Amino acid sequence: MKSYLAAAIQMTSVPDLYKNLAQAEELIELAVRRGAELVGLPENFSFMGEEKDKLAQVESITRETEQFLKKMAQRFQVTILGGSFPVLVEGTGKVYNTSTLIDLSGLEIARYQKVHLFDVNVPDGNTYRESSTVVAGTQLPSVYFSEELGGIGLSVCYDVRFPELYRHLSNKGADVMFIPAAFTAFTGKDHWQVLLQARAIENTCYVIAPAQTGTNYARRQTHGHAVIIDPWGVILADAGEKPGIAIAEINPSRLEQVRRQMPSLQHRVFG
Ligand SMILES: O=C(O)CNC(=O)[C@H](CS)NC(=O)CCC(=O)C(=O)O
Repeated sequence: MKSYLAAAIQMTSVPDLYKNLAQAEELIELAVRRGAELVGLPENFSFMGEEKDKLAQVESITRETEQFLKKMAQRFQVTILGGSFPVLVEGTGKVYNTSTLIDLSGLEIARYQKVHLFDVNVPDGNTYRESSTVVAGTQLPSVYFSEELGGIGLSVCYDVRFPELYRHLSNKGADVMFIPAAFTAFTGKDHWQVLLQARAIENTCYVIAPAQTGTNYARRQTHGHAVIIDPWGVILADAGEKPGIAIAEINPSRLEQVRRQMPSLQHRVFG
């Protein structure tokens, strides 16, 4: 593993596929121009909208998003996480909330289907029933090992509240954990940063958390603050509240140093 720059993209995705892909392209280009070799896009980066609108267009969303990710990776010679996008599950009328990692040659090297679905009545009066259109994945995410970028683990948004998933990733050798999100503004203000820092600290791993921000559609407000966090829990970069990028160095000697200073992974008793 070498030292390199990673970027977490922050955007306001709306109910318009091509508009979102254009916004994503601009931000990927910005990240690459600043030297990023690993770039992450947020949850549902290619389409945020009413569930019925998403389902009505799902086949074109999936096709165009997969093509787009391959094209970007090849054109900019960068490894890209397609934070998440919907993929139809045959015979159910529902989708998997899917995250994919694409390498420089445009090849898909990892795929994860979101396991924990956000079925929550948020105290601000908004109700989320992700399971009404999404089928829960049943497989723990795998870790992809890159000679240059290290062990990369996948997850999505609400997963961040389930530390056992990240313990699994760290048991499998993850150095860097992706947590792309569309966190609600209401839960985000109190929970987002704390949860992300906890996952980084307890697993002594880098966390890359691309995010949705602002008003996506109707009453859907997302929290923003795409961040990159180091294995000590320090926030290295924060994209704030506007569309943009958080960019920071992923450094194997820092990783080693923190794991030496705080060897908690070696003191695990219950797994
Ligand atoms: O709605 C869309 O279009 C995109 N998908 C999402 O926003 C997903 C599922 S509804 N959001 C979350 O998981 C938020 C979790 C969260 O906010 C928390 O854990 O507090």
